[in-house]
Amino acid sequence: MTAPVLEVRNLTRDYTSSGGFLRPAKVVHAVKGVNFSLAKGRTLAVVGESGCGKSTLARMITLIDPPTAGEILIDGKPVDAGHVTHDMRQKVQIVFQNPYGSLNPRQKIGDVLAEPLLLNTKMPAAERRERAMAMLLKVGLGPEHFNRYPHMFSGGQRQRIAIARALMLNPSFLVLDEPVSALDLSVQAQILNLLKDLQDEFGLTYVFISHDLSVVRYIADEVMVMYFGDVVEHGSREDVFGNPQHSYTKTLFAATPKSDVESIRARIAKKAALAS
Ligand SMILES: Nc1ncnc2c1ncn2[C@@H]1O[C@H](COP(=O)(O)OP(=O)(O)OP(=O)(O)O)[C@@H](O)[C@H]1O
Repeated sequence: MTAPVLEVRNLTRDYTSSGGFLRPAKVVHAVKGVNFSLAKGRTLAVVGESGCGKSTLARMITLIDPPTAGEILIDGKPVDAGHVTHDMRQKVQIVFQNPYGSLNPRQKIGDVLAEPLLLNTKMPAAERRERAMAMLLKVGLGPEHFNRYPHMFSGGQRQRIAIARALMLNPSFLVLDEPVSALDLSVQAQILNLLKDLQDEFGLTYVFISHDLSVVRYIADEVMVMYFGDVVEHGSREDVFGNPQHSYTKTLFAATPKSDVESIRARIAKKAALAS
């Protein structure tokens, strides 16, 4: 049996604020003993209100922040949090809500895409260029975009560039941290559609962090609901949406009226169909 692409065991992260005069140090239990495993080609959505620990979880599984306790296994191999190897780091990529901040304004998009290959492989320049161009086309941009600068693109196009760059080194999985939250609904649909197409073509594995239930319902295979650092529910999309068990999940869903979810979902699906 193949190992899950990503497995976390008892993953925990505490933050300690330094105290002050008459103010004791305070510990925030941001993520409390989370367990899950994710098979290749699947999408796990992590949902919950602001402050529930989604970003902290994302930072741990992208190996940006070490856990306070617990274990992360990528492709069946345990990560040594105190000594994350270069190879291990390459296996995980993250796409943020607003990719503009991470794009060098003076770097042409072709170079943005080729850079991971330049930094991490001994590939000749001509091949790097060829791969960058191929990826540009895969994410729905054209050859004419290769020599343009980041400011010349729309928000949706920049998100395509961020996805393309994240895929240049064939990562084991992608963490998508609110990747469509800053986009218009029609553009959201195009990006979600693109993510689905890339997943089908390359067997990609996604951890999709979102507070938007309509988006989650559209993209996820599995849904994990977090509440104050705990996972209170984890199951298939059908089970979690169709028959939520935990009172918090029910409250969360009730806060977004079903008719809204359905109508937003229908609009996303329609736009996605038009965009394809
Ligand atoms: N660097 C930090 N130092 C101290 N506390 C932190 C730090 N980062 C996060 N926290 C706390 O940990 C808890 C979880 O925060 P986190 O950002 O992971 O939640 P979130 O669900 O991603 O929220 P949001 O959607 O608003 O980003 C919160 O109580 C937050 O205040």
